[in-house]
Formats: sequence, structure tokens, C-alpha cells
Amino acid sequence: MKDRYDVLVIGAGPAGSIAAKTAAEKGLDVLLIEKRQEIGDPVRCAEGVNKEYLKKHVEIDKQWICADLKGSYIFSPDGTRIEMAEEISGGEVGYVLERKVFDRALAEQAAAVGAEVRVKTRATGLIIEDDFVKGARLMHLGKEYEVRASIVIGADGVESKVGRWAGIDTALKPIDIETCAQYLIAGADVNQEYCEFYIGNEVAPGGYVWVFPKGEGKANVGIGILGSKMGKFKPRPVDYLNDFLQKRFPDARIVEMVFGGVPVSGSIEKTSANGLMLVGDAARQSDPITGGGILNAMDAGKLAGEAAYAAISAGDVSLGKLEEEYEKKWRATVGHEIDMSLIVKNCFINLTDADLDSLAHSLKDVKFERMSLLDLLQALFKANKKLLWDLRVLFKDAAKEVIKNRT
Ligand SMILES: Cc1cc2nc3c(=O)[nH]c(=O)nc-3n(C[C@H](O)[C@H](O)[C@H](O)COP(=O)(O)OP(=O)(O)OC[C@H]3O[C@@H](n4cnc5c(N)ncnc54)[C@H](O)[C@@H]3O)c2cc1C
Repeated sequence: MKDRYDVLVIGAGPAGSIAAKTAAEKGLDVLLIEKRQEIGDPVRCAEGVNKEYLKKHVEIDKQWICADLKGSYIFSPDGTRIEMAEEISGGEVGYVLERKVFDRALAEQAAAVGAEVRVKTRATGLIIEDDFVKGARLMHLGKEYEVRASIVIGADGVESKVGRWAGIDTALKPIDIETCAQYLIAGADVNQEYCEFYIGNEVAPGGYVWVFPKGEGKANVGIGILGSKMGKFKPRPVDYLNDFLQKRFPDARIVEMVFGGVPVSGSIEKTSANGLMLVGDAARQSDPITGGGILNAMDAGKLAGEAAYAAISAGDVSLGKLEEEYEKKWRATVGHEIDMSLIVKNCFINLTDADLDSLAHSLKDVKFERMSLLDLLQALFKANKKLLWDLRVLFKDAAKEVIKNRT
């Protein structure tokens, strides 16, 4: 078995597979490893993605689309419904994927352009020499061996160890993680054209409940609760989820359960070291408001694959070179977006249910197709002046103008 590559990618989720594919397409010799025996299974995801954004990365294959949505409904604590048409909301959830099929397809695409893929192969540690990451120790069917690589890409998800092994601080505080529980339900009366979000401190403190249709009476119904708000009304996220399910889908059958965490920290200080880059959840690149991380992981994976090529071609895989080729680029794109989302998240988690209802009342009759930024700001102002003030950095001049005119 070969034991030397240009690039070793640890973890075959969306981040790892896209990184491997990008590097292999550029002619690098790539090994992609996955600790599980089947890529994409078990799924720990609600599987919602933005359509247009996804199309940027891959040609859509109907085999991995379970639902093609028209939009979303957001329900405030008193049940007020806001409708967001798919094209207006930016389609945060435009497709609901079948990730068991999708993740495997991405890894197959990496293999098709030359990356070697090894499943049931777990990284157990890094090889570090002269302060440079030079490869990793791998375990396959009880046998440990070493693989050397010019660059290691850590794409090992939310429970990532690769960063820690390289001395990068990826620790998450309770306020930086959403703890999630999800059921795949069947036999339920699910609207297959709209996803639903339920917000409010009693429904999901510091988070939300989602209903993402998966076709033919099926849906992913889940909840994320901010770690710092855990136990506020009930001990565990699953207790909130059970109460919700009882009210919304009393006859549903639960056919799958998922538990997991989502980083909502915003960008962390460091995601590279000499000879190493972290991508996706391992680099805490998911969106702090929605918890969505698939597309950010794919974006960052692509940047890391390109950076690996640039650094190896230049014969320089030092931290400085990777900062220039990877850190700077992801922070200017994905990083900027998640930091903006963090500002919004930090405002929203402090709103009372009355604030959320008041905001929903201001927005419920608004035709989002015709809503200007100024309309949105005025609705925010009506609902909660402080909220608009806290969010001013996002809207800058427009927000200042509304505040000036209305105070
Ligand atoms: C309940 C829940 C719902 C979610 N819903 C959505 C959603 O609707 N939309 C969305 O965009 N995001 C959602 N997310 C987040 C999304 O799942 C992640 O952001 C996304 O999977 C990140 O991709 P990744 O490639 O970074 O990591 P992952 O998909 O987690 O892939 C990491 C891979 O690394 C492997 N691995 C780990 N350690 C090792 C090792 N030592 N050696 C080898 N392999 C290893 C793992 O087995 C895994 O396959 C949700 C998350 C949860 C928990």
C-alpha cells in the first residue's frame, strides 16, 4: 500500500471530498480517508441547502434531492406566520438532500478525478517533525500504519481532533455550540413544498425547531438549543422535540434519530499550521444563525484544495504560505458571512418571546418580493429599537438613517 502522497485529507464529509477533488483535479496525488465504513452514513444533518449556492459547486443530480421547496414559513412564539419565498429568502433551504447519497457522490467525484479513497480508516494522530505536520498515523481493521504527505487537510467534522493534535485551539464554549436532536418521521401530514421554522424561548431557547420535508409523508423534524441555554425549561433538547412532535405531528412514526452538535462560534482565530489546514466543521465554519454548514464546508474545501496546490507548487507549505493561500481567502468570504451572522445571532438570542412576536407582527403581511432594505429596517425598528441599533453594523448607513428619522 502506498504511504506517501502530496495531500492527505482526513474525513470524507462535504469539506473533505471537495478538498480532495479540487487538489486531485489540479494533478496532486491525494489520499482521502474516512473512519466509517460507509461514506455519508449515519447522517447527522437536517439536509437543507440553498439551491443556487449548491449549483455553484456541483451539477445537481436528482438522485440526491428529496424535496425541491418553494419557500419557508417561520412561526413566532404566538404562532404568527411569516412566509419567505425561496428566491427571496436566498433559499436558505431550497433543496432537502439525501446526504447518504450526496456525501457518497462527492467522494466518488473525488475518486473519479484521481483521489485514492480509503474507508474504515481512522486517523489516530499526526506525524509532526521540526514543527511541520508531515502526515498522520492511520488505523484500518486494527492495524496502525503511517502515511506521509506534504499537506494534511483536517476535515474531520465537529468532533475534530486533527486541529488539537496540531496545537490549534478549536475548543467550543457552551455559547458556541447548538446541541441538536432530530427525528426522521414518516406517515405524517407534511407540507412537501415549504420548510417550517419555529422560534421562541419555550420552543427552543437560543435556537429553533425545523421541519424539512423529505417526500412522501416524511420529514426531518429537529431542534437545536444553544449550549448556554440548555436546561432552561426542560433538561434535554429531545424533551423539547418530543413536546413539539406531540403537538404538530401527533400521529407521526419515528424511523430514525440523530443527535449531534453544530458549531455556532463564528470564525476561530487560527485554522492552519505548518503543513496543515482545517476545513468545514473542523474549522468551525458553519453559520452561527442557521447552523448550516454543508455549503460553507464545500466552499472552504475548494479553497483548501486550491491552496494545497499553490503551496506545493511553490515548494512552501509553511504556515505563512497557507495563511496567504487559504486563511486570508476563506476569512474574506465564508468567514465574513459567518461573522455577520454571529452579530445577528448574538442579538436574537437576547430577545424575549414578546420581542419575537412583535417582530413577526410587523413582518407578517409584508410581501417579501417587494420589501426593500428600508422596509425591513423600519419593521425591525417598530419591533425593537435596540435590535436595530445592535444590528446597525450590518446595515450601516441605512440603519443610521432610519434611527435618525424615527427617534
Ligand atoms: C442535527 C443537525 C442538523 C444539521 N442540519 C444542517 C442543514 O440542514 N444544512 C446544513 O447546511 N448543515 C446542517 N448541519 C451541519 C452539517 O451537517 C455540517 O456543517 C456539515 O456536515 C459539515 O461538513 P464537514 O465535511 O465539515 O464535516 P462532516 O460532514 O461531519 O464530515 C466529517 C467526516 O470526518 C470523518 N472523521 C471524523 N474523524 C475522523 C478520523 N479521525 N479519521 C477519519 N475520518 C474521520 C467523519 O466520520 C465524517 O464522515 C446539521 C448538523 C446537525 C448535527
